[in-house]
Amino acid sequence: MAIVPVSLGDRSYDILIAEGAIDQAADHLARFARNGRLVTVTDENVAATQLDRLEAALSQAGIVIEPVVLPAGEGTKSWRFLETLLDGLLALEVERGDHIVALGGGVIGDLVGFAASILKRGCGFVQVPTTLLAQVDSSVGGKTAINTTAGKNLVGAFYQPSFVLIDPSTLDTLPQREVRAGYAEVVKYGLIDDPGFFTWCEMHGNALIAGESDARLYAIEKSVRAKAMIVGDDERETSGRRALLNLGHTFGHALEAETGFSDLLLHGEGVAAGMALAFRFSARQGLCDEAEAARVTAHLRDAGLPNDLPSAHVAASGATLVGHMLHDKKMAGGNLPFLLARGIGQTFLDKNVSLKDVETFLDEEMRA
Ligand SMILES: NC(=O)c1ccc[n+]([C@@H]2O[C@H](COP(=O)([O-])OP(=O)(O)OC[C@H]3O[C@@H](n4cnc5c(N)ncnc54)[C@H](O)[C@@H]3O)[C@@H](O)[C@H]2O)c1
Ligand SMILES: O=C(O)C(=O)C[C@@H](O)[C@H](O)[C@H](O)COP(=O)(O)O
Ligand SMILES: [Zn+2]
Repeated sequence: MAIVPVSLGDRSYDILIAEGAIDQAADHLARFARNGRLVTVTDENVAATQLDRLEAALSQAGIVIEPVVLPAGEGTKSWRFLETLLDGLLALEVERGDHIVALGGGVIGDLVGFAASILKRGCGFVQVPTTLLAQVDSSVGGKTAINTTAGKNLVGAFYQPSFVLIDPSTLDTLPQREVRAGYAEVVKYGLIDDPGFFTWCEMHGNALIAGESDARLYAIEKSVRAKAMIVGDDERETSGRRALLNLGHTFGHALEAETGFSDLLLHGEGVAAGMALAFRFSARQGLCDEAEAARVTAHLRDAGLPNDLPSAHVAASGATLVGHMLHDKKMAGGNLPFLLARGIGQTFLDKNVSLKDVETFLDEEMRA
């Protein structure tokens, strides 16, 4: 078992990582129950595969779950389901001092976190992530949001959970495509500032994706520790340090927007293609060796992830994709900084990128 602290003064919390932890949930979550109940928000797929486990574990402590079950998929991170959720929580008479449990992937975590931030001006919430992506990334750090027609995560709040319970065994029911998508955010930590971890990914990534438990546990803990450290340094993305976690996301979010936030391209898949594009663009700008960019592309391809526009199911002009990017939350004074790289493990925030160069590069990628 590992406990990773996120150090944020009075908003500090622990992340517990242990195989089978969900079956011991009473030990970890009883303190968040009121009058023997825990309101738990999940989606239809997670309700079918993991909710029973949590219910059985909590019943050992006499705690009953009040479930709120939403449709699965990115479309649930929307105004419509935010309203549905808030109405459901109000009907259940959730109080400001209560904690809501978010049981699911990043969609449920982001939505529940945002709902918690505004319900009665802020109630508590706990993350019980059940996708690889949520266990290595979205359950940590308090970025909460919904999508709007203008783009990805455009309405939200920084709002930290009170506790995160990670049980890697919940991934046993996760479809392979979702595991691969989550793996993209694992690789991201190596590409940001840990070349040794990228090499580990090259050697053990396929074992992790296949569900090999040592590899899975190692990658989850390594990722969580990396993210907790960055969030502790720069909770609200003001110093530039947290922006490193956005590697591949400016390109990736544009690809997600172009594919309509649909099942055609999952978030992690968009990030994979986005990271490959960011490295190739860095090489094109003379910042990074072509060989480094090729190594990143090859690893993502070997892991079965999109790594260019066609494999991300995108056929659009550079101008169209740059148009999506103009909604990026990193925009400052009309300028869009990009996460670029001098090599593997050498990501940096470049504030001097010409959008015309990005457009030309994407047009060339489209023709390649
Ligand atoms: N807040 C952050 O810091 C942050 C970080 C990364 C990504 N995100 C967001 O997270 C979202 C993507 O999250 P995701 O990839 O977890 O997607 P998701 O929440 O849609 O889950 C993926 C799919 O897996 C199913 N599922 C979840 N757990 C399961 C399980 N154990 N067994 C069987 N099925 C299961 C879900 O029902 C869904 O169909 C995106 O909206 C992205 O923007 C947020
Ligand atoms: O936690 C962060 O910070 C991240 O950037 C993690 C990303 O993986 C995640 O997708 C995040 O939601 C993107 O942030 P956004 O500010 O671009 O919406
Ligand atoms: Zn992401």
